[in-house]
Amino acid sequence: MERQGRIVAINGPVVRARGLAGFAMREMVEVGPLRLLGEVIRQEGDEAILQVFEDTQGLLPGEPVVGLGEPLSVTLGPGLVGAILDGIGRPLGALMKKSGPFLGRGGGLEQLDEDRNWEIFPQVTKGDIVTAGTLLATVKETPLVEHRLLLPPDMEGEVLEVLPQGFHDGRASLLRLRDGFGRERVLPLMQRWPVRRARPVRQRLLPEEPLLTGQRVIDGYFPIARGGVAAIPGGFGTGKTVTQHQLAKWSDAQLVVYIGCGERGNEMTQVLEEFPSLEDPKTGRPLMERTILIANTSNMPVAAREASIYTGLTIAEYFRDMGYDVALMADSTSRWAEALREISGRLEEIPAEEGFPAYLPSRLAEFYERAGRVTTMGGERGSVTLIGAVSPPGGDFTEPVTRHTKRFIRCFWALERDLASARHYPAISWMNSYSEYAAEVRPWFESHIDPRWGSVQDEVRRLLSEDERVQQVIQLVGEDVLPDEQRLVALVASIIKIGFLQQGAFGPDAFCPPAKTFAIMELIVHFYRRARDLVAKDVPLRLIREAKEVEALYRLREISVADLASFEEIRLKLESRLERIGTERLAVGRDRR
Ligand SMILES: Nc1ncnc2c1ncn2[C@@H]1O[C@H](COP(=O)(O)OP(=O)(O)OP(=O)(O)O)[C@@H](O)[C@H]1O
Repeated sequence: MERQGRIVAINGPVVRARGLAGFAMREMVEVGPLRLLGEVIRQEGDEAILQVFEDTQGLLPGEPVVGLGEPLSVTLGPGLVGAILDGIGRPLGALMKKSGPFLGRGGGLEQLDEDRNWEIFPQVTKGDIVTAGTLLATVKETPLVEHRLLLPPDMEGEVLEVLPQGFHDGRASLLRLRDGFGRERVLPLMQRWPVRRARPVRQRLLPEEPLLTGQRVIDGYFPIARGGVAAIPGGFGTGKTVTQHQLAKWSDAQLVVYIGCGERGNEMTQVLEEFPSLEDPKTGRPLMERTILIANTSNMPVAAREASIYTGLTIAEYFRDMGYDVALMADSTSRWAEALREISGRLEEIPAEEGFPAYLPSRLAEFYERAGRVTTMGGERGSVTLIGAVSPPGGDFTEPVTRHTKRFIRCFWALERDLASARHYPAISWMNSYSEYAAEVRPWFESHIDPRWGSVQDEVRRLLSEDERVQQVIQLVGEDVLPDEQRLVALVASIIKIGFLQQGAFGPDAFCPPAKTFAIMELIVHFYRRARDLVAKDVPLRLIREAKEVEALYRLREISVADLASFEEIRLKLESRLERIGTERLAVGRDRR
């Protein structure tokens, strides 16, 4: 029998209904004659409060509310990769086909195109014993992604029948099995999973491997681990979106889930236009063949925005379980927190800081906790790396969302207004950012890129922090009164900032492999050490600074990736120039004596 209640009151996305005593907390419902989707978020006896994921305009008291018998869930299966979904996992393409460019409302929950045929390659046969995570079949979903159909976490048993090799549509049943209690169970090709429940894993692993991003300031200075958690906070227009796009394009994750969460429509349009035209740098294929976009712009309903984060996470975990490294970008978590605030306000909850609900920190924690590098139920290695943009109003990093986010992330790439204004991009502050993964991933870089990785990086860090002190003195008394050793620090720091940390997102320098990142760092540090020796022997810094070989250090990043050998050439020229400066100067010194 259909379980049905009636609407009593409507307040924006929040609806009060009666006759819902038998409904479960967080159960999905269809509201009104248009069958708008919603979920139960509070229960008070026979009455319940619902949040509706679609525009509630025109809804009337007395209209029906029907229970769907499951919590908010997303359909998982072939067809996800390359899709553009709304906040609750419905493909926008299909919605547009149904209602035109001005998306209509309602119509219940239709996720993934069930009419599409997929070529299925079964990996088990009749009589096999299968457990959670067992690989059942594969589908070549896109040229870049093999979709692995696994047994869900709550099933096990003996295979009675499996879909034969060949083309099948999304309504097919993949498998029939007999479980431990002798019951027959049927597994559909398309599975469903409640978005607010983390998918189980066998074991969590330490974050020892870096997620290479091709961005020097990240890989070389504030690295992130596979399965790590990072935040990109920054005021208006400081480059959060561009940085997220860079990571989506260039990081060496096999799959990217990009959640445009509450951003302006035109920014999302840019993503929707740009991503399908981008090429995957490794394969030359369209980047969309390994990307899933979730679009929930600022003019879409707030409840769907709140849900979009979980929809994205669940999809990311699903692909992680197949043994993939997945990177999830959320732009921006502040807009998500604002959705929480709006719904909480309509529920008349007692607000905490700046109107945000008291549970803001726990919701942020729940989100970031779902990241990690794991052994999956099927025994594979996979990871979900979470990178959330934060847009603090006025660029104030002490506001609640930034402050609480800092408690749960381990990598903080702070975008600074002054740097962005000076067109120093990416505007990631080298003083206010940090990465707690630097020590954990160092052994990886030392064994895969260069054994000197850590020591060179330490020297760069030391130089930049010493430069901070030198700059304070320069501001007070000017550069002229400083001893040459300190002016050398300022010179090398400026080479590091311009030649190493700056990296344009548009152009040939957009991607920098770690070998080049190291080569640049190392050559600058090498120069510093040689120049320091000369300065210690009273060679004036002026002579060193004016050398064109030193000027060339500012432009190391222009060297093409294919031409890394020319770093050696530059080193030799620099060496011989410094050698000459040294010997000439010492000779002058002797003559004077
Ligand atoms: N790495 C980069 N290379 C070149 N230009 C950049 C880079 N990062 C940012 N920019 C420039 O800064 C502008 C603003 O960046 P972006 O839109 O990412 O800011 P935002 O912080 O996301 O802004 P909003 O607060 O509006 O969402 C870009 O249009 C671009 O011109």
